Amino acid sequence: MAFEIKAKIANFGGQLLKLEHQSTSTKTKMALNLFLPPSAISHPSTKIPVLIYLSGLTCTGDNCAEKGFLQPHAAKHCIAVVYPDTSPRGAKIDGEDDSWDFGSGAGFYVDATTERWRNNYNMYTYINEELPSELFKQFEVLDGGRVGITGHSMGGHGALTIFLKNPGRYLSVSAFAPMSNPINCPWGQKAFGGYFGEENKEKWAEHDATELVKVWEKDMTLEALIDVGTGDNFYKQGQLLPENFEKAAGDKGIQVRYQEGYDHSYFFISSFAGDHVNFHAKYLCNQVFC
Ligand SMILES: N[C@@H](CCC(=O)N[C@@H](CSC=O)C(=O)NCC(=O)O)C(=O)O
Repeated sequence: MAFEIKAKIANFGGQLLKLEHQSTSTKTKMALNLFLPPSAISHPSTKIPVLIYLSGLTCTGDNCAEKGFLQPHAAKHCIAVVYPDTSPRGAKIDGEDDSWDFGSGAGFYVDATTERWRNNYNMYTYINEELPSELFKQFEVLDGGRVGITGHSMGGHGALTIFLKNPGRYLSVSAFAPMSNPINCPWGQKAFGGYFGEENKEKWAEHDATELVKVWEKDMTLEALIDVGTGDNFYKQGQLLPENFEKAAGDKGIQVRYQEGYDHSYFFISSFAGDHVNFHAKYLCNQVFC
């Protein structure tokens, strides 16, 4: 359904819109942020590309909008940035608020199949279908044909899997410290066991970036920028497993950079935000307009 604009905040010469709408995928109200670069305000009839940023565990659309610092770079390239929430909220499901790594704040960008979660936990359909379709309908300045996707940690898993499952739909993909092989890490095993069932391993593999990259069509380029901090405790604990993804990708064009001493926080994300937005701009921006 249509978005209600709750606030318009001046930001890097453009505006950060705080939006809310009723979702048919999650059957809950969903909040998000949309950054419109200066050109969207001064030239509203010139369409601009869109970068979707998927956040990690415990986040809302606010974390990255407030401290990821993608906006100054997006403003420079005339790119809009969408910051969705990470799960439905207040779905009244027994146990939804019991853990920080499952349920509220941890939708994992999948459509759940288990009885308890499947009515509301449809974040894959929400991010991949409903949200863009509603945004492009209401905000005509957004170019639905030029969309890139990125994310952090659980959101990095979301960005990689959504890109890999929809060849050609997204023009670019990158990730900050992505959970790269969820079927083999504790966070992913807990989430997929809950959302798909312990026995449904085929479904698990359908949402695992390392499994998906193995079957990526060899004749399609797969350029992706991935950054991981060597001081990241979740990396050290084996929650991210970027090496597995890199190995499975072989020579398909993935660029994984190991950043010395960086942790998992938004200090890491903001340090490399410019590189990621510049990377997406190569695929999204038509220099005639920007
Ligand atoms: N509450 C947890 C830490 C949770 C955490 O670090 N979340 C990360 C994403 S982790 C992977 O998806 C995050 O982005 N947090 C928000 C922030 O603003 O930093 C704990 O206590 O360990």
